[in-house]
Amino acid sequence: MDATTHPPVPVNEPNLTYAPGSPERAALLAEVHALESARTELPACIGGRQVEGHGHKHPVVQPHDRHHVLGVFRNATVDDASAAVAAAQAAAPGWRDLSYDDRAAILLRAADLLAGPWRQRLNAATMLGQSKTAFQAEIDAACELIDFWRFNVHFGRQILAEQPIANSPGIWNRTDHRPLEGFVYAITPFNFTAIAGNLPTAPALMGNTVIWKPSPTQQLAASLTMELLEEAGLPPGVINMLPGDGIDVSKVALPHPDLAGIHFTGSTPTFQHLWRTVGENIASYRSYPRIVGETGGKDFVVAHPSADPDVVRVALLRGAFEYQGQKCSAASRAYVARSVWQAMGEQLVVDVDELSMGDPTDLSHFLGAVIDARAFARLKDVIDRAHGAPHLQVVAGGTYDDSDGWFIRPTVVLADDPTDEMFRTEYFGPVLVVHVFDDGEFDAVVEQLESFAPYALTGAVIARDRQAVARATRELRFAAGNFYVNDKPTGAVVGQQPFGGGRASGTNDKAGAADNLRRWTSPRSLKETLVPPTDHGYPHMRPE
Ligand SMILES: NC(=O)c1ccc[n+]([C@@H]2O[C@H](COP(=O)([O-])OP(=O)(O)OC[C@H]3O[C@@H](n4cnc5c(N)ncnc54)[C@H](O)[C@@H]3O)[C@@H](O)[C@H]2O)c1
Ligand SMILES: N[C@@H](CCC=O)C(=O)O
Repeated sequence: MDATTHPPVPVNEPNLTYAPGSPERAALLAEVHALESARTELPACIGGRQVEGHGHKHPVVQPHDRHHVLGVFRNATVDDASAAVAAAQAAAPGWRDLSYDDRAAILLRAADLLAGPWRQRLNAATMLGQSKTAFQAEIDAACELIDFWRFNVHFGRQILAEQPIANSPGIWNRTDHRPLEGFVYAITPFNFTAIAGNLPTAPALMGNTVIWKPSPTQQLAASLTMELLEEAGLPPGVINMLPGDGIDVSKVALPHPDLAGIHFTGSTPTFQHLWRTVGENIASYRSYPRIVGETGGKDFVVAHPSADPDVVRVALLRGAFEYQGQKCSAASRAYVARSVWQAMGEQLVVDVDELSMGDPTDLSHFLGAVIDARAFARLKDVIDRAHGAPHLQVVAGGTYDDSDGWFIRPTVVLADDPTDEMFRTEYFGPVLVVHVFDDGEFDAVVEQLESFAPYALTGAVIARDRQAVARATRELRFAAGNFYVNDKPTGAVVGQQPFGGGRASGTNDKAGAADNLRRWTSPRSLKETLVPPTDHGYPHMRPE
């Protein structure tokens, strides 16, 4: 209940450009060379100790150079998970008793370390391990994670400052924003180093201790993030990191009586599995676990006849193909008015086919490889089906090659039928399906796309006609948790466009916002009576 101080006002971390000749470019490439030539051990971190773990060994490779091993971890076992839960339980009293400011100072220091000496190390790890270009790594591993840590400190403090607005005479009311009773289980995806860093630290800031299970394919950057947090002063046992597939960790964590919450980002099926398992164990918990999950999307762009064709073209190029379409927010279905398509479709196809793809540490490329063999196989099947289906027309890309890395050419598919499965299934890769509609059909198209896919994560309308913008904004109100006007549907910025979606896309608890941090607190109402009554009677009982 300490909310009297004023931490620094957060400001979004500016993106560095990595232009030729810039000092950041030289520093980044030096880190890339250092990391790619070191074969790193990636241990678990339990109770502040580096633990090799007991499970089978698993290599972390470069997706664009799949035979190049960056590091090795051991899959966490049931014993590792039990030790991590015990460490989290042991650290909990000391951590929750530390003042909010003391906890916040650790994250502010982590943010400053990342903005300074750690920046290029984490960017380089994200480029090598997750196949991000310099710009995509910078907006993720550096800027977004710095923003999460700085803005969360601000939002957490706002929550502590929320106090009752009324006190009857002689009464003092207060709210004690307690952490949850038990540990939080944070499970993170491969695609954003920032999300991986945010999911364990947000509950920790609010006084909880955490078991963190990163994605196997993001383990290099995850291990460095853990190291950075320790350098910032995170005490042992507050966050316990367990590498691997999470199967054994879940065997221990999910039915545990002290499971107080799950902080998840990843696919919809994984989230539904976690939720179902909690449901099956519901009678065994000390408290009802908080379940927070941000999951998949089938994100749309709808272009009205009044749209600027160049705006549509660039929004699709960037929105669909940056980071190989592996953003949950990526445009994967587009609905374009015929007159607009006639003005920009041909150029879009030329531009897509010219996008340069390769090893992202060669900074001339626009995109790298998809994350692993599983993603490659899934996307290959999607492209093969599109080639074989008479009602689909592959107009750009449509090829793949995994001889060196898992490369999928950015692909555009035209579909007359907007009820094809391509408009509702998340493929999570550089595949965009486009439906071209007659200019007079805008309203009908908006109505059809509103609920054709089960997701509701991001979407965009592109139009110069204000009536069309207003109509789409109103009619698509529940179709996206992040809605963009005359922009691509990716690239939400912490503190500016709080991120998350509804329907099958998650619980919409908005990462990097007060909404999210509130889920990691359990408020206690305190009433103090200053001069308590000493007589049980009421005035109406007195004799007349
Ligand atoms: N909405 C968002 O904010 C957001 C952000 C990023 C990614 N995503 C979504 O994430 C997905 C891509 O990420 P992914 O491929 O890493 O997702 P995924 O569901 O395959 O994996 C996510 C995490 O869950 C772990 N996991 C899987 N089964 C588990 C189990 N039984 N117990 C414990 N952990 C388990 C994985 O190892 C990984 O760490 C896409 O669907 C994308 O849309 C959503
Ligand atoms: N917040 C990111 C997407 C995160 C999911 O992968 C964006 O807005 O593009």
